[in-house]
Amino acid sequence: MNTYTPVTPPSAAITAEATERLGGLATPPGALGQLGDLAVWVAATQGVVPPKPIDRIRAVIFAGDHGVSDHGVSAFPKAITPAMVRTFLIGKAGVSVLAAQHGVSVRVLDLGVDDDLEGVAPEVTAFKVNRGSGAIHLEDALTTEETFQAIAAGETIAAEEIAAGAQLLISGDMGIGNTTPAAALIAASLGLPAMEVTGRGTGIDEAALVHKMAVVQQALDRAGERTSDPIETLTALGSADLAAAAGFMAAAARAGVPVLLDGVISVAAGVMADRLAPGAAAWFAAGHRSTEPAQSFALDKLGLEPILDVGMRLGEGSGAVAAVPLVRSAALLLSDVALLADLM
Ligand SMILES: O=C(O)c1ccc[n+]([C@@H]2O[C@H](COP(=O)([O-])O)[C@@H](O)[C@H]2O)c1
Ligand SMILES: Cc1cc2nc[nH]c2cc1C
Repeated sequence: MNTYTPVTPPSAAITAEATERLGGLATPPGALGQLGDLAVWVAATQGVVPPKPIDRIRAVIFAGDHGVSDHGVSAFPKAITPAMVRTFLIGKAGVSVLAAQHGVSVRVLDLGVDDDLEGVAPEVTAFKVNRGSGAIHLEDALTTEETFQAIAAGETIAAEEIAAGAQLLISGDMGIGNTTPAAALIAASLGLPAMEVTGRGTGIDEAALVHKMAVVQQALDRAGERTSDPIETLTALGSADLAAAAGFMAAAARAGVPVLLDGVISVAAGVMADRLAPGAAAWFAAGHRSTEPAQSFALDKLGLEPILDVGMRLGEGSGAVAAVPLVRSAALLLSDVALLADLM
């Protein structure tokens, strides 16, 4: 596996050409704001100016359970995880509604749900690694073998989605308790204390938040120096679903396929992908700003400005899918707006 091998960035020549075209559009310079930057990024990832319309967008939801959810860190019980997987399958979750509206395909995969979902839809469990990852403040989330297995699963899933024609990928998540490992992965990778990164997840109260901060800090202290290595970080503090999402994004970047990030779980996986495949973040854009503080710290670290900032904290890939119309608009503006020089 070629983890740690640097990723080839999107073409600098195309970036320059797209930037020049943007500057020549029949708009005042800078008038498209962030949509202009997004348009240049789309063109660069496609390797063509003007960019093509983005027709085929595919979202993958990485589902899994987390031992830490039995330790007072979430407002909900872990039985919600398989219940929501079933809801994705019938197209009735928040992300399902947005994805149907915007023509995005959604695939849900059980990497580590503590339930027998095989009977529901065998394709959902094809990449299953475990039935819940370890309670990270007390034990490792995974064995090293499971970490490699989950990353390889993510790489295979990315290859399948790309073979199916994906022009843009979205990494979503489902798993009660998963904002705890996400915060821990970001804190460990950025060198931040639990107090700064930990958020309220599904909506815990002040007392539970103080407890959750202690749990995240205990996990960071337990992992110690091991967090200098990304595989060790995922083994100690991650989960099957987070490791798979990281492998998925690293593989997308290596294949030159852009990824639209979602909330704190998706962005934590993005941070790990950028450690496994240095430079991968150049292939990422941020769909939205989550209310979780860890996500904002991580976006800053990756150099990404979120497209939307509307207070969402649903996960599932929903914030990324909600940003899809603006990504499409950005590409269309750069391709279809007249050039000022042609008007005079
Ligand atoms: O995407 C986010 O930033 C986000 C923020 C808070 C909660 N979530 C979702 O809520 C679940 C995790 O919250 P929690 O409180 O159980 O850790 C999980 O299923 C996530 O998809 C997601
Ligand atoms: C109902 C519900 C839906 C979710 N979707 C993602 N995380 C979730 C958590 C809960 C509790």
